[in-house]
Amino acid sequence: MTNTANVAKGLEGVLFTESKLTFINGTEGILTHLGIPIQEWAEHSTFEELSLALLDGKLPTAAELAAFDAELKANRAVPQALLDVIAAMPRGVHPMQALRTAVSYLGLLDPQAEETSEDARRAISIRMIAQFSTIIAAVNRAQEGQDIVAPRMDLTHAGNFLYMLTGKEPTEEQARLFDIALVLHADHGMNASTFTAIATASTLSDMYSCITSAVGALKGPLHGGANEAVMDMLDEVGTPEKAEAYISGKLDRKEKIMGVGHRVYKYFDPRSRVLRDYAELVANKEGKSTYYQILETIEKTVVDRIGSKGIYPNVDFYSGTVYSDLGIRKEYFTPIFALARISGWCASVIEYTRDNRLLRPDAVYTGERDGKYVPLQDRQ
Ligand SMILES: CC(=O)SCCNC(=O)CCNC(=O)[C@H](O)C(C)(C)COP(=O)(O)OP(=O)(O)OC[C@H]1O[C@@H](n2cnc3c(N)ncnc32)[C@H](O)[C@@H]1OP(=O)(O)O
Ligand SMILES: O=C([O-])CC(=O)C(=O)O
Repeated sequence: MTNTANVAKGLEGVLFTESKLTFINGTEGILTHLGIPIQEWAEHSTFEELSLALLDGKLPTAAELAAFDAELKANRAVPQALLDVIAAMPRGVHPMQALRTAVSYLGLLDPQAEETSEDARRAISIRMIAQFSTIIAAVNRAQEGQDIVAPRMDLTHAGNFLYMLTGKEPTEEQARLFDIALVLHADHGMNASTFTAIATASTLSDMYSCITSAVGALKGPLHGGANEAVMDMLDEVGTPEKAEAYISGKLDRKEKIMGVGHRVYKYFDPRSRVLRDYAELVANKEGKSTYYQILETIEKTVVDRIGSKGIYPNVDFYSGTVYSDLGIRKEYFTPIFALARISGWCASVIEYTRDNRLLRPDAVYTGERDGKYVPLQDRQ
């Protein structure tokens, strides 16, 4: 007889490390980085500042931030050999597959790749934070059969990404809106992809291996891939009038609704509130998009029907409509999540490896105990 009563399925509630970076209170919908509420980061800060704050575990001085910004800019360009690989990727691949391959390849080109001291991990982190943007934009351009756009040094991280992605300089308002989205996604405690990065790091593996595995974990539709899946759902619903019946039908059939529910939040994810406010701002200026109207109805139907179970919109619910308003295709929504989360992954790996211990959980064995090896020719 085996006892599975003590199995923490999905590692729910398991505390495996200490961290000073991010705090989440899932019942009240509170998220802070370094003790500062996410709403304040979104309103006052930038992706560059939050990235440095996460790496250093403190708010930077103006001089530190200026130096970090200059370092990011100096590292924006990626080696031509990587651009050649991106250009040679088969057409029609998912950009998350392309990103995973590109990060891994970038490691082949970095002479420091195998170094695992804290200084080396930090230097590689800064390069990756800078270069994710260039890689993702280059993948988009190459996949669209367009020329790859070189980075500009006079634009912010967010503004430069939109410029490299589209070939057009964004307005200040667009760049700032995108910057806020990056801030909202930069870190989130021990989520599946950060945990994956840390699990890889715990073997004392290198930064490129950690981040390559994290990209793979983020890709799935139960995690970062949900933002694209939400857009698929909106396309399937089609019109706002059909939304309520569509969701009710799914819930009756016990199917999951994408962009709602969360392992930790049992109330509104605060990031989804900030994103909804921005989506509403755009809607008030330019008229409500069909996507936004469908989301409003889905949110109401979900909260009415399963809110009592703790199912509310998560960060992936409204992000896609914000990106879509910026003219970004849905396949790039999850890569954009990675573009932001790279900071959280790197900061978490650095924090964990300061006091490293190999991550190695266990399983309750429920298989055969007295197995006999039967020769191949004697098996039925
Ligand atoms: C950035 C991020 O990663 S945020 C999360 C992004 N993922 C999604 O949006 C995908 C949709 N959501 C989900 O699949 C889940 O809510 C997860 C994976 C995020 C969390 O899952 P878990 O913590 O394992 O919750 P679990 O799957 O055990 O669900 C608990 C209950 O809520 C229900 N539930 C959870 N999520 C949903 C959902 N999206 N739609 C409908 N019901 C749901 C489950 O059916 C289950 O009901 P039951 O107790 O009656 O069987
Ligand atoms: O924390 C999680 O499990 C998922 C999430 O919201 C994130 O990674 O941003």
